[in-house]
Amino acid sequence: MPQPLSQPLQLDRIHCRYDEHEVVRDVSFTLERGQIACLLGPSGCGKTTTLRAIAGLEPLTGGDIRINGQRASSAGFTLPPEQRGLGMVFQDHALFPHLSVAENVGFALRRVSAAERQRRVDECLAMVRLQGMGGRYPHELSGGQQQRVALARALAPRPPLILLDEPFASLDLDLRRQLNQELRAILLHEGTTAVIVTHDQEEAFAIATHVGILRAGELMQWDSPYNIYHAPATRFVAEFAGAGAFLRGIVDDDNHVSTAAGRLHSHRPLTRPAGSQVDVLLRPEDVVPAEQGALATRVQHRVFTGPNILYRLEMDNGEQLSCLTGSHVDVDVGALLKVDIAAKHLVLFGN
Ligand SMILES: Nc1ncnc2c1ncn2[C@@H]1O[C@H](COP(=O)(O)OP(=O)(O)OP(=O)(O)O)[C@@H](O)[C@H]1O
Repeated sequence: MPQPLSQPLQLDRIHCRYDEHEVVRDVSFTLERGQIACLLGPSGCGKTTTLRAIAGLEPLTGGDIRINGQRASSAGFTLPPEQRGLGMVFQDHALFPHLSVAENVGFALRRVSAAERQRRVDECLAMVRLQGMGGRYPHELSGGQQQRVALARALAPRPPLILLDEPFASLDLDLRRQLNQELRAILLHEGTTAVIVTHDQEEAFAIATHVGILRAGELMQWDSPYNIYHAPATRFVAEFAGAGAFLRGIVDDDNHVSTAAGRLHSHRPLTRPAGSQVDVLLRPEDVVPAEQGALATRVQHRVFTGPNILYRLEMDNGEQLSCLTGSHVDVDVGALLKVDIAAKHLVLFGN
């Protein structure tokens, strides 16, 4: 049955293998129009293979992929990439060197009139802030400008779905962050649905409406960036999605857990029975330095990042906490630091 057009992409229990190795297992997710997904996970977990399967570059051994409601891949069937109508920006997706910037951007617009093509090329170049550069050739551009042209080229035909594989990975951090923010703004403005592969958790959180965390070919969690960080479904997701520490505890009642850092309160009711032994996830911003803080800790390690300092703290019983402060709270390794625990809701795992 055709799916509604509001779902540009639907993966239903897809599997991919290279020879004997199944590298994507039972992965399902759906994107509505305008949603931006980031696939995130450790090296070799199957991010690029999943993206290539969506592009039609890898066959499926099970499940199916629908694009705009039409079957695009299933076991034994792969609609060729050029018939999927997708935009793609891959790290190694070079521009055509012998074509000007404008010709590159207009490449997929051969079927429209010259006037309309010119209008859309100008519009796309403005979108990626390369107005007036249409006459240049790729070798006359910086790496960041070349990737902007690749993005403009992919967006020019207004594809329903665009796939990006670490599009700015070769650029330095500042430029990458800036381009990622521009990318998000452009995708939201154009209403383009996107799937982006990245290694970088901060990058994923900053761009995505939805994040998929993969581990060894399996999708561990598909959720908003907020929930991936604050309501991780598994310990793996909790650890992969950001810094933090786990404290041993015992559930007291629906809203309290006793730990060596005190009796912690959760605004959201806890789902485990009283008496359960648990590990409580505390993110670095849940641990707040205070002169009259209830908990005395000792600084074990500190990382200065400019605006912030990330501390690793040790409690009297040897358990550790992470603590993120503004860089004005500047304490040496070995010094005492008093803190309060300010977690609003508690995330618990069985231990
Ligand atoms: N062409 C291939 N032939 C055989 N095995 C492959 C091939 N391409 C990838 N693999 C293997 O499939 C698994 C998934 O690879 P994939 O490139 O999808 O991972 P990834 O999550 O994108 O990794 P990275 O973040 O390092 O790019 C890895 O174990 C990889 O070694």
